[in-house]
Amino acid sequence: MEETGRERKAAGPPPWAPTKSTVFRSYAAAVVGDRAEAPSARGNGVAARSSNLRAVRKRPIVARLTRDIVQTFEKCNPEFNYVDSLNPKHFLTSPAVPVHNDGLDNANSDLILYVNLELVNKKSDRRYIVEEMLGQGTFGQVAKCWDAETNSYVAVKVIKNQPAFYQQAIMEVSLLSMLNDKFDPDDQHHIVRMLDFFPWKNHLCITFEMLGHNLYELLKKNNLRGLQLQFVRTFSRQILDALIVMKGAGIIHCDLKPENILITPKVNSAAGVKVIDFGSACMEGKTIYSYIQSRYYRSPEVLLGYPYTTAIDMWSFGCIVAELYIGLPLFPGASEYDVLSRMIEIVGGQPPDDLLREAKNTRKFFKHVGSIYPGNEAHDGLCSSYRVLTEDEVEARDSKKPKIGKWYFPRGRLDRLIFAYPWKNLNEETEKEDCLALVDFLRGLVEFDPNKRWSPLQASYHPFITGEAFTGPYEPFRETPVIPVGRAATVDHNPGGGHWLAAGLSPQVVSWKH
Ligand SMILES: Nc1ncnc2c1ncn2[C@@H]1O[C@H](COP(=O)(O)OP(=O)(O)OP(=O)(O)O)[C@@H](O)[C@H]1O
Repeated sequence: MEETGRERKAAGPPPWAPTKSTVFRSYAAAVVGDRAEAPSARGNGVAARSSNLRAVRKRPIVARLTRDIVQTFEKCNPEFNYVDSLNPKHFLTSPAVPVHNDGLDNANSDLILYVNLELVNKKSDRRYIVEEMLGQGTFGQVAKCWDAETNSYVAVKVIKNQPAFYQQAIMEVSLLSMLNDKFDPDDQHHIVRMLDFFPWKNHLCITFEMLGHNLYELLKKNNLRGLQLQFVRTFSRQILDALIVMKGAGIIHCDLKPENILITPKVNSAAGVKVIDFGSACMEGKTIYSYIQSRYYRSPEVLLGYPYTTAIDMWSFGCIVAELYIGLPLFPGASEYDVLSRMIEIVGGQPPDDLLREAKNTRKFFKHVGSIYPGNEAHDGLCSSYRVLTEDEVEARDSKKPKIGKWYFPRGRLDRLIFAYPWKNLNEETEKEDCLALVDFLRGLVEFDPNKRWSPLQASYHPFITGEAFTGPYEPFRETPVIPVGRAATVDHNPGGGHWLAAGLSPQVVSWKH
């Protein structure tokens, strides 16, 4: 996985130019005066859905106007010979220079995608017609495709043609099928649906339901000013719902970030999100990689090289919730040292000594000083034997300055940040109470000690999520160790019920203590 957070996102799709089929279709669209069918600045409307002019299947008027158009041209001019493959290709992949795989792949082992390319599941003969690029990531490319069988759009992830990526993608397929089929068969828990997977020209292709923009794009649209609290609450509740199911299944997502949470098409005009990208996910207790999570969302235990659990997703989740509210990443460190320094400054305290004692990378960031350092004193009253290295100490050791990024908001603690953030005008008492609840909620998520960090189920009963009045610091019930079970699990006690219980799925056996 690359070192950067945002920086690894793909550039947008290349400019469009009309294909031969586009010209035909747009002509038809112009004739019927249907703007929806005409080419847009970004794409060529319905035209790109088919690679074959003989297969017109959309709106009846357009269908009638263009039906048999090729045959009509052939009748008019016996020399007219329409061949799909002669259409100029409109490449979506960048670079589009053929290098590997008999000229099908570029230098990065990405399949060179172009508009109207067909990706075919040979077993079922199901065809997906490429229309536009949705994203280029670490594992490959995601293209918006027309599913000729169901007459609907889908998102197809075309994995790079390299064994390591193939192996990891197989993991994504297996974990997501387990989550979809066993733990969320009725699609109620905000996890993307996988629809199909198949090999194509030495690339594994995975088909997903088509979703909307990701949360980072949503924040950008809002000029990075953050969302209204009601949306922060709704989205947080839904992501938590997904995390409860994942924890119940024993799955660690390992790359939770705003880019991997997508807006769902509106159902009954309600806003919704789903978690995507299980390409870095693994089973709890079977963790292989130590270099995981995108840097801004990386948990302290991963930074420090300590064994990790599903609690790392809760750290990332805390970072996402804060970002949704303030509009900017909470810990946008330019290096791991910068991220850790920001955590210490914003959250207060530092990782507990027993974690620092056992973690592999402690010496990268801390100096052992004996039991004198105030460390967590302000936080939990305990002194620490470890002090975080100063920038000068890191520079002296590494012979280069650690990379330190800009601060985009006033330096200080989390509560100050949430209350003093310039875009928000907190005038109503209820809003202030909501903010108090939000600060308290975040406190349990960006908790340095993974054993004290709230589980998704514990967090789901916080007043910020339930909407109950916030009366003081939340004390979560004590949770028994997770027993991964499927749909038929039981719950000892349900204090008021929760959205996930209402949905009929309780992936954990819990006991309660108030
Ligand atoms: N089901 C979907 N519907 C719509 N867009 C999608 C869908 N799945 C993925 N995308 C888009 O493609 C982008 C990349 O997808 P994904 O994160 O699964 O790929 P990746 O190669 O693992 O990327 P990364 O390296 O950023 O983790 C997403 O941020 C999103 O914008």
